[in-house]
Amino acid sequence: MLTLATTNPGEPEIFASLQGEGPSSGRPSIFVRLSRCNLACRWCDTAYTWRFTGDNRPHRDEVAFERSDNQLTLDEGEVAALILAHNEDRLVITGGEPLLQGPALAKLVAQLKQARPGLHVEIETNGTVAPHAALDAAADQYNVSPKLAHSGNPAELALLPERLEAWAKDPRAWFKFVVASPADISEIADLQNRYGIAGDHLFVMPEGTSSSVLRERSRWLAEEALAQGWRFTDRLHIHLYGDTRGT
Ligand SMILES: Nc1nc2[nH]cc(C(=O)O)c2c(=O)[nH]1
Ligand code: SF4
Ligand SMILES: [Mg+2]
Repeated sequence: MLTLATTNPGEPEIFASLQGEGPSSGRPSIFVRLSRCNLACRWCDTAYTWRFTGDNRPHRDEVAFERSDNQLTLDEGEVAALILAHNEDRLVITGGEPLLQGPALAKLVAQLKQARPGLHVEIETNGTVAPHAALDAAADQYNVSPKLAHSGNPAELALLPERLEAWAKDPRAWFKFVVASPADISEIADLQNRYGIAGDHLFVMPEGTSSSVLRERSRWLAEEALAQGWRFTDRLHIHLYGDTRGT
């Protein structure tokens, strides 16, 4: 069984869109958004996957979501059928933190690859959870987004040395750091040095859920990326669709 996020009560968040972030930016893809997260970022733009009524961990919007309206449990076969109803040859598995549901995802991806052998599977992760072995064997790409101090998560939860070492060695893994202020740059540079992350595999992305904030932060962040030899990614879907579910 898989626990998915919803677009509207009772409707699973499975949709086609352009990948908006990172190395596959601009590619037509099918998205599936899983519910639940092991972290709690203050600026999380998908707090409806974890900040359910009674969860008082700090979030800038101070919103609480009704679990019954925002979570949906389906079996792997049902999810596979909904995904295969779309014709794109790329799948992005996101959340929440999708790797919390590793065994069920392994089943899902096995069914999908059997039905559509060329399907490219990329997984968005906060980088704290080791992928289930069978899922790892089938995954084509990881977009790993370790959370910095400004996320509000303690480093002991968000930056796990053993995990970061493993991702840095995996050629399928691309790092994507969310940046809110120039003060975040030195923290990224320290992580890059400590774990030997190649600049070619290191993206910085402005934090923001509106075009105006992204534009303003992009100006100085692009300069920093150039100075550090890092890659820059915008958030294409925010410019196209705003901060909406199912896009
Ligand atoms: N279009 C689009 N691209 C995305 N890339 C990563 C996303 C995410 O929420 O993880 C995302 C998303 O929500 N929409
Ligand atoms: S790790 Fe991702 S899904 Fe989890 S709280 Fe942070 S931004 Fe949200
Ligand atoms: Mg998103």
